[in-house]
Amino acid sequence: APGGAAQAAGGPTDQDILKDAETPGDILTYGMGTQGQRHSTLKAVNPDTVKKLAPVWAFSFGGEKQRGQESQPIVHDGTIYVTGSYSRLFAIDARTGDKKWQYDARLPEGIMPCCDVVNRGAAIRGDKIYFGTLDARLVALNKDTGKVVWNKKVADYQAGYSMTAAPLIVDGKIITGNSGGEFGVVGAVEARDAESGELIWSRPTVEGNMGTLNGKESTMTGVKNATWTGDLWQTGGGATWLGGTYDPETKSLFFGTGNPAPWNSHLRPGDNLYTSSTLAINPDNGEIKWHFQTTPHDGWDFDGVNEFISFDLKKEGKVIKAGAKADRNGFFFVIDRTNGKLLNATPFVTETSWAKGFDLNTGKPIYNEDKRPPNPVDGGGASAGQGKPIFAAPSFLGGKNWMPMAYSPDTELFYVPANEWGMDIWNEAITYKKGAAYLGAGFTIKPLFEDYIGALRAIDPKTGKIVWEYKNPAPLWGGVLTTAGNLVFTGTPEGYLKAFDAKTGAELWKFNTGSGIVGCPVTWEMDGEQYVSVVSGWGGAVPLWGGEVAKKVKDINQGGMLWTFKLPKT
Ligand SMILES: O=C(O)c1cc(C(=O)O)c2c(n1)C(=O)C(=O)c1cc(C(=O)O)[nH]c1-2
Repeated sequence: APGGAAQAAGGPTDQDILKDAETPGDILTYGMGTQGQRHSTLKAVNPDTVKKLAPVWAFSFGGEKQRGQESQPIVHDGTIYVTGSYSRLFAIDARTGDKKWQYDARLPEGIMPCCDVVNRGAAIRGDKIYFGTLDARLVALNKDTGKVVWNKKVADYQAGYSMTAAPLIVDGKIITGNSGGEFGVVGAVEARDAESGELIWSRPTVEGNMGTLNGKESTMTGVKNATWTGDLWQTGGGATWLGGTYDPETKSLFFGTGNPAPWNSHLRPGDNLYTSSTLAINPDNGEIKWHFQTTPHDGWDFDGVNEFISFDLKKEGKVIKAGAKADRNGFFFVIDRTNGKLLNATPFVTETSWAKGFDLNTGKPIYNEDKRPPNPVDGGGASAGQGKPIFAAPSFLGGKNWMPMAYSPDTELFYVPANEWGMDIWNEAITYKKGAAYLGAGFTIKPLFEDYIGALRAIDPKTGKIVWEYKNPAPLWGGVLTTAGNLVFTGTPEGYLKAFDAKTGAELWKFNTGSGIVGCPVTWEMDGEQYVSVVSGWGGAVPLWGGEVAKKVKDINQGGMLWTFKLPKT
């Protein structure tokens, strides 16, 4: 591996990881391929056969504390590796559902995840399996025994740092994002040697902070004070809490960055680079190649971490190396992934009150300035020190939150799990205090419609048009999978794993898993048969922060099960 760790022993190699999307016998990466398309070439389960899809086994995570299960399973050589709430990792026999081993991180009392005690998945290379923990550590375990190989502190959990994202492995480096944007941390992307865990480079996401390479200062991120005033860059947020994708064709890592801190935008004039953006990063040295800011001077917690999926955009007889992102701010972006130029931005939810659209020449939003939550110094709030509340849509939980969309190169459509909601939001004064919430805002989320909040939407990236949609009563909070068998799978808080016709959106199959699904379904092949797995276990941000929506989902029971399905043998 060029400049990377020693060759992987006794397990997936760097080359296997890069080819993950083409090898349906295993799932080695979060995103089912480093580009993150979540597309499988398998076809045995298809619109003709899916009605017979049936469970073969289910595995319980156990424990007294269940909470949100947002994990995507990793599958290698007859073993499934899946993470659970409270920083747990399970190795399970893929044929029988028997437990091989379990690792429970010993978490300190003071962890501060903002939005439930979730984890989104592990990474595998060689004889090791890796995951990030809620006390901001990165752990490498022997994949066969579950024994700790190394366990590194990434950041200070007492300052509000945590880790919920799945790591990404590229050329012997394990690359991670961080969480903590609601506590005024500084977002970062970091690369470590996958064998030793030693830090190779670090790239802070907030302008003015210094990067490192091989133990020395490398370059500053941006230009100090260009888009931030005073010392605010030291507590500016921009957490990379969803991790990233990697495109081998342009040799770029793509990481989204979260909201600037605090939420009250009047306290931090300027664009606040590089928060609420997508960054293209050189995996060798951590240098930023380009950035695209989806919400400059974010005042709504629109964040910007949403996954950036590389794909070939076939338009007017040309093939453009593009990438797409369905942003929390309600716009679906198509960007030239070689240079960061905006190609198209179209709304994928019914209301985007904050902006009329995007200027394709400048790449900037056209704001509706009266829809920015007002400055509290002008008064007008319910009590002294509060700003005037306004109604804005989408809500801060977004037109889409963390749950990843999927892209099918067969239908050339993206499948986006969207939500229709708005919020009353107002600003307040706030000063930074280590380890305390740093928002300066108050809010109540409200549904926009009586009959549904969630909407799975098939979007044509050539036009931004919605080709079909499926409406769901509760907000959608699980990832999406698509297959060459012309299917789209996703789960619902009501507990169903559902399959849809990828071309028409017709609902073809559903199965109730007993708790809400907020995980990412996967499919793979073993012994000549196609399997589908998904984690079930309600939780995440909606029951904690959902305002009036939380009432609608309060009767959903928690859980923690890995379900596995296949077609019966004929
Ligand atoms: O700024 C951050 O560091 C950060 C981290 C996380 C997280 O790590 O899960 C979430 C958010 N922000 C966030 O804004 C958000 O809406 C959210 C939802 C969820 C979830 O798992 O349901 N996590 C997070």
